[in-house]
Amino acid sequence: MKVTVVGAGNVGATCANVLAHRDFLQEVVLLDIKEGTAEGKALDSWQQAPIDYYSTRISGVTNDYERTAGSDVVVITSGLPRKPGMSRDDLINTNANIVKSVTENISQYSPDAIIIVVSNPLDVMTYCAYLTAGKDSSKVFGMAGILDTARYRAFLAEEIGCSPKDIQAILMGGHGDTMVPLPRYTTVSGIPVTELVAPDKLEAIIQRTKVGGGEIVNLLGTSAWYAPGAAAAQMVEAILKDEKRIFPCCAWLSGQYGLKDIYLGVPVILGKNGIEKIIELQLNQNETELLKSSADHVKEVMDVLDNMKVVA
Ligand SMILES: NC(=O)C1=CN([C@@H]2O[C@H](COP(=O)(O)OP(=O)(O)OC[C@H]3O[C@@H](n4cnc5c(N)ncnc54)[C@H](O)[C@@H]3O)[C@@H](O)[C@H]2O)C=CC1
Ligand SMILES: O=C([O-])CC(=O)C(=O)O
Repeated sequence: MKVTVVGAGNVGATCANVLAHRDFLQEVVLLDIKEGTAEGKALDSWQQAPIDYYSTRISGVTNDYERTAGSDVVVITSGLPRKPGMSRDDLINTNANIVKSVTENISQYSPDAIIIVVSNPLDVMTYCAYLTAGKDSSKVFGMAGILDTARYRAFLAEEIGCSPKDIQAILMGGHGDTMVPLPRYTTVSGIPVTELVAPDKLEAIIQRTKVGGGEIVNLLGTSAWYAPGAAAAQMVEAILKDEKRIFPCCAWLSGQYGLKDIYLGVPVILGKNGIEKIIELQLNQNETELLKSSADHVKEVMDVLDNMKVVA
């Protein structure tokens, strides 16, 4: 099994390194446009193998797509991250062109690969890759929900004073401030979260989750990478081990939740065929309205991409 990670920056290098540590792949190829970056980080990761005991061969290349040929999964992390004061949507002009050209290249050498998009603005860059790749939407989807849910779970674990392992949660909508955490679908080892966390505390955690990416951008001057890289690696593992895991992912909707022709975060089953099923929860009126307004926002930015005519 072979995986290519495009973009050897903070998120891409982390994703490749986490994948190597999981030790179930034969090969991970890291590719970047910047001379030496992918080669250097891959070499460093490979030299970690004897210490951390993994056999996955990790190598790096500068824009040499031939070396990515025959990949089963490609993770696209190439593109600019935001800086303090920016929204993810502000990245659309630069990143759309990058995601388009990368998707063309990987499609040429790995026509059957499943594509996981990470670049921001996430929902719209996933749409960009989908339009460019011209393959079934079950094979082109985005990573955001695992990260956003992980932030929510981490904050809840801190509040409750329990292990983050014991928090199960789902979160929907676009990867931005309009995302929709769902306390009704949040449990702590089976216990409804509302029995353990006071309403005002829960509301504060939901608000902090929605701006969780921005909190890190303000601290670091660039965006997060450890949790995002690990989240993308978790998706790769679920696919290539055919685990049938249920995760929130950015998926193409064709009528589910009353929404159509849009990429949005929803719970899905991930297995060897990519998105094998979109799970439709019975949302109440308030949740439905929040999801609709998140979808409206994503649709506006998708329209911006359409009007840019990046993808013919
Ligand atoms: N979906 C999500 O939840 C998350 C998304 N992101 C997004 O992921 C992207 C990457 O973030 P970082 O790794 O922190 O940025 P970074 O700046 O550390 O790395 C980006 C890398 O992409 C490379 N690159 C640029 N154009 C390229 C091209 N045409 N082909 C190949 N490589 C190219 C750059 O040389 C650089 O090494 C950003 O757009 C960021 O907003 C970041 C965190 C979470
Ligand atoms: O906040 C950003 O720009 C990067 C990102 O998507 C996240 O960390 O959630």
